[in-house]
Amino acid sequence: MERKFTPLSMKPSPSRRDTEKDALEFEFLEGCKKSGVLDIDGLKQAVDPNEIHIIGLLGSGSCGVVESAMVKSKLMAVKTMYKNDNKENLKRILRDVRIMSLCNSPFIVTSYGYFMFDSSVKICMQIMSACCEKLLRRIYHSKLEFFPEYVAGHIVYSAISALDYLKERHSIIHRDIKPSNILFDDSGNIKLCDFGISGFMTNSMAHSKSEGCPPYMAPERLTIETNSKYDVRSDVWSLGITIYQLVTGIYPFPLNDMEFTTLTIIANLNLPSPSLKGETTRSFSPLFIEFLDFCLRKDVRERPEYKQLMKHDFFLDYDPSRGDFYKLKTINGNPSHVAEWFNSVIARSRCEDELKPIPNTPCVN
Ligand SMILES: Nc1ncnc2c1ncn2[C@@H]1O[C@H](COP(=O)(O)OP(=O)(O)OP(=O)(O)O)[C@@H](O)[C@H]1O
Repeated sequence: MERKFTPLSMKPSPSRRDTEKDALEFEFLEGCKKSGVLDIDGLKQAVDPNEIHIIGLLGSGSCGVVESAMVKSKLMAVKTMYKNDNKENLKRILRDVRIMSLCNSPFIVTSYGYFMFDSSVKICMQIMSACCEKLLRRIYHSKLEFFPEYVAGHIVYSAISALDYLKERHSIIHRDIKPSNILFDDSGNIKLCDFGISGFMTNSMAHSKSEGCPPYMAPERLTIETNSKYDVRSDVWSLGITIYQLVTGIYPFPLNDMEFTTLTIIANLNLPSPSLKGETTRSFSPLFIEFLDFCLRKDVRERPEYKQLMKHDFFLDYDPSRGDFYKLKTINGNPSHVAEWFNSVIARSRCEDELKPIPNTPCVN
């Protein structure tokens, strides 16, 4: 008896292929074509991996380690991420590489290029001096005063400028704003890093529910149904929580062993938002208090987008094109230059202190 012909597409496949994983593997192979070509100070050059001379550890995260290194006589930060069989791991690595390569903003860490190997990827980037998380720990353990308002103002200006750039130029939402992803350099520049869980938006909306650091996630991201959408205002909330923590030294929600309880308190719209209004230990300007209250509106429909925040007088006060506030203004007779503040904290606090945790603060790395 003749066997019935089955077209190829109808034949059962020996093992069902994961098309998304195939696409990621393809993207990885495509990315390999530009592996090892670094753009250092405007000069594109092929670099051998043996020319990466590691100096020391700068930090580590869930995805890998960041080390200082000398490459072709240039000091840089090299982030090594290890590849495994997990699809989410590969997605995260490729997103970080792709977004860092796309970005060109003074408020985002510059990428010089990357290396792709079978089991790891290295991103070479501009080296910064410390992240806000490390500064917080040093300040706490050395009993110094927490971030002054004018430093917070400069962070707000830099972070919102970076986030607005990502949205307007590339339709990207960061999704992981927290103290460890905001970096300082010795000159007082403040830049965002870590795009591993950033997302490309469709019609200014993002989907994926599971990604991000829960203690900094906006209420709408903690409550959404599978497949429902959110927008950049969720990053406005995360920035608000970060700034609150930097200036008070305290994460604003009770943290206990049960993360679930903390997240329920954040997500409950009937419970009040954190506010600097009730802060008794330090005084803040009414403009700053109002700005932070806007960022921390629990109901996303009442929370402003970047363009609205960029019109607020607190934001405008830190716009260098409108008078270079942070360089010129003095507070109590002292120049409020961010670099001076940053360098004085580093000089007055101990490096080992940045390794010790702070009580009641989310441990995010
Ligand atoms: N360009 C840089 N210069 C100096 N230090 C850096 C740089 N990039 C990252 N770091 C340090 O390394 C730490 C970890 O980096 P990063 O957040 O990119 O890693 P990750 O594995 O993606 O982390 P996470 O688990 O927070 O998502 C940062 O918090 C910071 O302290």
